[in-house]
Amino acid sequence: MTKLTMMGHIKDTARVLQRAIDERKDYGQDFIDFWLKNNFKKVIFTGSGTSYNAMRVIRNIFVKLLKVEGVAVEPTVFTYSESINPSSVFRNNQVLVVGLSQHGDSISTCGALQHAAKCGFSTLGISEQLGSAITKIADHYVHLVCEEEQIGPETRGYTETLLQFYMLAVEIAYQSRLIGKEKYDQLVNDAQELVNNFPTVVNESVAWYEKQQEELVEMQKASIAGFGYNFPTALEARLKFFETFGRPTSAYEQEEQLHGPLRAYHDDNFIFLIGGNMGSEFKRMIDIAAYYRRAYTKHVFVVSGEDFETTRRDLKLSVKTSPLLSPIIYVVPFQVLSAKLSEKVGIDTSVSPVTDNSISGHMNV
Ligand SMILES: N[C@@H]1[C@@H](O)[C@H](O)[C@@H](COP(=O)(O)O)O[C@@H]1O
Repeated sequence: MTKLTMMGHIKDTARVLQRAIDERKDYGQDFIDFWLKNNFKKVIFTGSGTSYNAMRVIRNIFVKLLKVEGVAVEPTVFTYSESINPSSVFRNNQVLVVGLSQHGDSISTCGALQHAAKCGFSTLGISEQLGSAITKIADHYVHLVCEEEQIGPETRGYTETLLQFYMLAVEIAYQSRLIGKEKYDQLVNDAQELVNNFPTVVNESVAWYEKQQEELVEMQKASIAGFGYNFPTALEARLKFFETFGRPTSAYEQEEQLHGPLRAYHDDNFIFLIGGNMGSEFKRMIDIAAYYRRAYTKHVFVVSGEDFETTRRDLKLSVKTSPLLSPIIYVVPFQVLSAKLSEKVGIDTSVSPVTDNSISGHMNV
């Protein structure tokens, strides 16, 4: 079997997104039953790298749809520094700790679940790898249907995980009567429409890259800003730029970028702004984009499916989705940039540049 390239994984994503919808009763019913049997009031979401960014998105989905307290935290901070239930508002059995590790062996995430179990909390492990360490540590387990990725930088797995847990949250919301049939149907339809539109998002992202290639390939440092549900998208985009194209990149919540970092920005900075969903933050983004162009650099790129007046550098997607699902589409242009720019300058994203593995974040290196 030929190994998929990074671009190959991105293009293959719609197929596993469809699995997330179609197979939700297979991968999900145990977890749904487990959730319905318990009365969770607080959920801690943890994971490392791409999985941490995924957990931040999923935290937002669960809080919104399931009306629980939710905290996303880095696993090692959780293990060594975090107080899980400081005011004792919750009973131990009302707290669930969720750990996501696509490969199932991140030392940090496995350690966090071991710590959570020792403290007497329920644990849920999520992984693509059956039989991996995390599946043995956690008392409940959800198998990801993203299928094993054949290169290090995760793309298909990230995107699929988001949709898989959206589907689970929708099912739980419906089965626990938090939402009625009409809302349930609408949320499921939103997901199906997103999957149908996904290839368009990939194609338009590729076309955008090709149009800007000459300029983008000169990028030496970048910053990415997002707001609301797409702040985690900015974090994931930053990670992708680092682990592939290898150019220093910062990621900020849009408003936070105005508080300090600008002093280090010059006309060679490339600034990407994610216009996730319409509202006051979106309007603010339009003003901020014009300001950056005026005061700092011409290299300002807005990415959005909403209506706005575009410059030749912007990506105006012809499709959009609900705010809750929007992180699934807005990460795509950055995955595409990471893959295409690397390809262009001769970086093989299937080979890790790290040669000294004497310290690693994974157990199986
Ligand atoms: N470079 C990779 C990241 O891309 C990945 O996100 C992280 C977590 O992996 P996992 O989800 O398997 O725990 O591990 C590595 O550090």
